[in-house]
Amino acid sequence: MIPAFLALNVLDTPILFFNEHDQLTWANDAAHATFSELKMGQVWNTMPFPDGYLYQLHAFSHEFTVGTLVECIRNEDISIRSENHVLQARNRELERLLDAASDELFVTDGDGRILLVNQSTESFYEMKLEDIIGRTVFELEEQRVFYPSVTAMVLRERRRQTILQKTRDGRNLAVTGTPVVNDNGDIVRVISTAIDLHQLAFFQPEMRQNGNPYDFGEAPAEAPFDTKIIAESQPMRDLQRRINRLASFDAAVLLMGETGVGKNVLANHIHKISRRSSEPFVEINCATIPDALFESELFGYERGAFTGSNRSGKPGKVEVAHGGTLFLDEIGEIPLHMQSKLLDLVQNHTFTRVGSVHSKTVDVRIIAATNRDLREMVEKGLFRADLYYRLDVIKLHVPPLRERLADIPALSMAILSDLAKRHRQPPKTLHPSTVSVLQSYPWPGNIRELHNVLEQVVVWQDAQIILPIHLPEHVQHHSQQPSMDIHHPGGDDDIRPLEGGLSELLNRYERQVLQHALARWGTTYAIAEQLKVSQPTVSRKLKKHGLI
Ligand SMILES: Nc1ncnc2c1ncn2[C@@H]1O[C@H](COP(=O)(O)OP(=O)(O)OP(=O)(O)O)[C@@H](O)[C@H]1O
Repeated sequence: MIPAFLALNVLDTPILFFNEHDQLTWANDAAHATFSELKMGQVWNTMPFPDGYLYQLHAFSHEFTVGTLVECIRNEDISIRSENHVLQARNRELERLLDAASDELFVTDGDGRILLVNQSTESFYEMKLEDIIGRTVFELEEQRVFYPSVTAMVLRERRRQTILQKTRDGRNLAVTGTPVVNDNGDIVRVISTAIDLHQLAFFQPEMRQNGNPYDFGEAPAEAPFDTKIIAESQPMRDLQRRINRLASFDAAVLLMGETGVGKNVLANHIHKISRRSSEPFVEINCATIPDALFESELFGYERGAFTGSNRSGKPGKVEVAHGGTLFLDEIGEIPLHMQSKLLDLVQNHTFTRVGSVHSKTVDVRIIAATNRDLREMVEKGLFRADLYYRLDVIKLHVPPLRERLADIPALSMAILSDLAKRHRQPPKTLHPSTVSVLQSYPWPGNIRELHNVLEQVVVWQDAQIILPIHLPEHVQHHSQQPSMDIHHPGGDDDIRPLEGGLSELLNRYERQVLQHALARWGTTYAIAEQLKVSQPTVSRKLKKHGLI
């Protein structure tokens, strides 16, 4: 018989071969074992095919051999086979979908060992898939295939993380890692996705339209991330949900929150997602307009309304905002005498230009913002109660940054990429330990302060990866991170080391130093840099002390 057929002997499934005259000419070992009385030459329709099988026929033609292969599948195997087929088809479909994605997808187990990656990963890290699967993220991080590892960070922090990551060939990736836990709460998988920021820059026009936070194009000075709100934390997600819901309504909105939390950015965002988005968004900062000019700034003036005024008159901000949104920032600072006029506008959508006797109607949506307690101002007689209740239809409290720690990595990442663009430098990356330091600082100035701190780092520090020591001192020192002030072994609080002599003392001291260094700087490369020894030395000593 032809040798190719012999391979069929390894199968458990009985296989019979009938030639072009329908005569049995070959059977595999499983067929001989299953059907005891097989007679070669027997014609197909005289064969006693037993019950309990499904006979599947395959036309066969190879060189001079033509005929039919009969596969005898036991009935009980059929359902398993069909389930397998379905599963295999699903797997293939899933693999095709994953490979079709241009973003990287990376799955590890709870020890950081890589289980699955999609095709894009090859080009992201310039490595063959087979060289990636089975390795740990710690090894790849150490070899600087990418740095830092988001998976390592997720395993350490036990929650979703977003960071800027650098690859060996200098790419900048925005990476998000998400933990998957089992019923006991153990992390069993970490799923990471990465986007190449350069590719995003390429798609910049579409991103602008669709509101992408990683926009690399020219951005307005004060609101770089104006179209998408970073909302990784629960309080911000809740706020975002409410904002999305109210966007389609025209009701007045009052944004309350500490200074620098992003009220301005949110007001802009509400406008952008509302039906008024193609109309003007006009902002008035009530704290910066002198009292005397308030009315004319807001409502405009008629021709010859006052000496030196424009002869043809001038429309105020309210008129300019017609059809769009009027944003009254720092509404708590509005002078009392203006509040009644504002009430007309909020209540009836009417206003009167300075020097005119005719009121005009305007179609604007009003968003107001303040960091003051308006209710208390009402009680003290500093703010009109009727205006307060008119503005207070939909009140949104914007949480301070210290209550939305989960936003800090993504915010920092977005701010760093924006700063890089402005200062024409490659974006810097935050080391995981720096993220922890940033998350333990109370941020009295909120996002504005975070922005300032990161800008100082970008301007003053050359390092590409921002370590805690690169942060301004007051931020570093406030942190709860372990410090490098090592307890002196053998001090008053430690009497045991004397038993082991000097070498034991030094050994313990070395372990303490390395333990703190690991907690603070996270990788052997960073520790080596800080402790001024080689990276292999750090690696060896960490192993010796059982720290890695
Ligand atoms: N979601 C965000 N993503 C990125 N940057 C943000 C975000 N929210 C605010 N910022 C930045 O933080 C800074 C302060 O934001 P914003 O001016 O909106 O705060 P605010 O609450 O209006 O402050 P104030 O009460 O002092 O006017 C700005 O530089 C802004 O670009």
